Amino acid sequence: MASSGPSSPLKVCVASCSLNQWALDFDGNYSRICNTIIQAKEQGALIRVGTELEICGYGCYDHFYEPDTLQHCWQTLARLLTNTDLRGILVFTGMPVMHRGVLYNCTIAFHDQKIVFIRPKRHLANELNYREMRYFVNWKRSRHVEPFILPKIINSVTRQLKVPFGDGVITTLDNIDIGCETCEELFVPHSPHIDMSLDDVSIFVNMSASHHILRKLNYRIDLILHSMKKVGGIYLYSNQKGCDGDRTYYDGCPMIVVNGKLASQGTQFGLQDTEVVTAVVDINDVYNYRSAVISRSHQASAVEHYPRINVDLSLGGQCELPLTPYIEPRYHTPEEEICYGPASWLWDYLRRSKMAGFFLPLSGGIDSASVALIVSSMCHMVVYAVGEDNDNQVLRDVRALTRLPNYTPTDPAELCEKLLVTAYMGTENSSDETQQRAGALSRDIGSYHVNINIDGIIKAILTVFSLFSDKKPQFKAHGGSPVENMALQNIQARVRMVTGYLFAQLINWARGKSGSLLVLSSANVDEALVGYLTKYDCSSGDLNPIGSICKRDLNSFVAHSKEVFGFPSIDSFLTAVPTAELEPISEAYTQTDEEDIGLTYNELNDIGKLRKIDRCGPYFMYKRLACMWTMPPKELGDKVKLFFQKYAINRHKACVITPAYLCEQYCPDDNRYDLRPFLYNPKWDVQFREIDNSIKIGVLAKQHAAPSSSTIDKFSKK
Ligand SMILES: Nc1ncnc2c1ncn2[C@@H]1O[C@H](COP(=O)(O)OP(=O)(O)OC[C@H]2O[C@@H]([n+]3cccc(C(=O)O)c3)[C@H](O)[C@@H]2O)[C@@H](O)[C@H]1O
Ligand SMILES: Nc1ncnc2c1ncn2[C@@H]1O[C@H](COP(=O)(O)OP(=O)(O)OP(=O)(O)O)[C@@H](O)[C@H]1O
Ligand SMILES: NC(=O)CC[C@H](N)C(=O)O
Repeated sequence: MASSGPSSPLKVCVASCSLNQWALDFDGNYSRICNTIIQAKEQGALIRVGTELEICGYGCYDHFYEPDTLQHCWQTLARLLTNTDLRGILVFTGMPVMHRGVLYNCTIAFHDQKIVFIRPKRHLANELNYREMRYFVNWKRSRHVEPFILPKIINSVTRQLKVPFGDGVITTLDNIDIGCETCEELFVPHSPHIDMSLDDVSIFVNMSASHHILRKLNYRIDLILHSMKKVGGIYLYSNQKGCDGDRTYYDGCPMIVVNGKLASQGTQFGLQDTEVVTAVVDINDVYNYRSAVISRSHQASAVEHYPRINVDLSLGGQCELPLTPYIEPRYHTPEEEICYGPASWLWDYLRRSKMAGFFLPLSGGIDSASVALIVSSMCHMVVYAVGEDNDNQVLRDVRALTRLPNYTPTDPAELCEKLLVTAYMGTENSSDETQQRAGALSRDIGSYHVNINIDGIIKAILTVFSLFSDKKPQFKAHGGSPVENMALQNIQARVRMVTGYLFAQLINWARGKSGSLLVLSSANVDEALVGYLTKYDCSSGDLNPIGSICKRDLNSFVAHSKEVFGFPSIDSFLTAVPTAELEPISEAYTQTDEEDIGLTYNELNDIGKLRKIDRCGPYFMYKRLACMWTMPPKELGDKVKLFFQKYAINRHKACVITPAYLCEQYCPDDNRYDLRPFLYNPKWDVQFREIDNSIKIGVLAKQHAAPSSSTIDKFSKK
């Protein structure tokens, strides 16, 4: 805004969006972009902000190297520029652009079938699941704009030979300045909006691809509100939505913020492909807000200016709509996030994979119960989307998946029966309690449930072994050695996996239906970290919705589900002790997870966070835990050592871990987020020696610090 002083309201309607883009789905991405632009126009908006790299989809990964990707992006952009329905609004879209042989992650602004400006991202995202520096270079020339020679395909559509490219801002006919930043640039300490705000930019657009992590939305909203509170301005935040063909779920929630107050907020989860939020804002509010802070004006008077790029558009003075009132931000609790995030991800994955539903081995324990509840939540969301939201796309998808062209889902349990098969696979070591719990839960949620006894298969495999050896392995309880005991457990666990895949492929055929099922697995993050699972057993599947969620959060989620869904069987899961049921149960012995591991799930949760988020190796883990846990130093040292030994021995399991929904920063998935060696020396000689030294020093210091009996006597006498 070229601010010359206070004046009457300068109203404008602006729009930000979420789009369920899919890597390389150029046609689908194109139509979702068009939908949002048209929706924004219908709501009276003059600016529409899309999501990061929305033309090709954010998650193209190594496809960004391919010339095909760039070519199809230009072709799609050309389609957008030729579409006359998209005239009359300033559109911000995103795609990779090669400039002078270097690839940039760019925001492209177009208006009335002409490209206005291309702005390369200046600060790239490169941590956890983000790898932008692998493909893109960040634009390094601050406040520098240069000509970009357009490819022929655009040239022939827009009749433009070149357009401005670089670090500039757009100025409208009525002197309102618009600046861009892209996703990560909001998160860095020196965000571009800070300098732009001092140079009189009043509207900021942020095109994002930001994925769901439990409790992250609170941080994102805080960041936007506080940033705009500090600098003043109108912030249009757009974010991708959906699974994008990967393990992450981009959690939408587009927002419009004015001077630190929220004017509009979209939904974080849900099944709709596009969402547009609009707000009518007063640009003069920004001027008034800023000019009230004289120290800011002093800084602004010294600032170096950004190059301005003109757009043939006036923003102010045409809007008849009332100003949008401010609202309070809405957040989900972590339990709700587990209920809706993985469910939305599963739906996206299922409809895109075109499989006929899910198969879940249901053990009667809390982990597989959580997965069953997440699928049930998905069914509730589908029924809601079809019934309440009249979402035709969801209806088309559900009809295609169920292979029932006239079906309209109205009952989540009935839908669950069509999309989810659960199976209890018992052995002689299984208990009635777990079998009954599994059955009761399946009845509550409505899944098609089967009870399978796998003892015969296990016996047959052991018979094959006995053909080569006259030795017969025994459980520990029957006098067997540790290796026999473990082998007998692992064979049960592995047979479940093979049986599960057989049923996933054939059960619909047996029921007179068509299509095969995706196999869901349900190992939680704590088990994965310490390797407390049999490699290639039922913890392996096609997808794991809870693979980055800890036991503690899963317990709260299951308790929360009881309130939301009211399933009576849930109580019995909450009080059950986690057990693998792979060893014979006797009066004297019942196998439990925590005893097997030697660490409690709560302890594993602390350890997991320290290892990954706080980047602790054994010694620093010990030092940090000494401040967190109250236990004797020796016991603490032993726990840390036990964890690192198990972790080192079992790390190879993280390389083949089932693709899991990523919603925790401490996820140990070796494939994408937690890149580590998988052949360790589990003795950790130097590291453990350092812990031992620390224990010794701690004990000595305690001895020195502890008052001697004579000192105590002296004081007590006083
Ligand atoms: N460095 C290395 N690199 C690559 N692969 C390596 C390896 N070291 C062993 N291996 C392979 O891994 C195998 C050992 O792993 P694995 O077969 O899984 O067997 P293992 O880890 O020895 O035993 C399974 C563990 O999971 C526990 N469990 C089982 C079932 C259910 C549950 C539960 O969650 O309730 C827990 C069980 O109590 C035990 O602690 C070796 O036989 C070898 O094939
Ligand atoms: N009796 C069973 N019937 C069906 N599936 C089973 C059975 N036992 C185990 N599984 C499957 O194998 C997975 C791993 O088994 P494990 O004994 O490690 O369970 P867990 O990780 O403790 O999970 P849960 O809390 O669901 O029992 C389970 O999550 C479940 O999907
Ligand atoms: N695409 C991005 O730049 C995302 C980065 C950012 N740290 C986020 O998680 O939201």
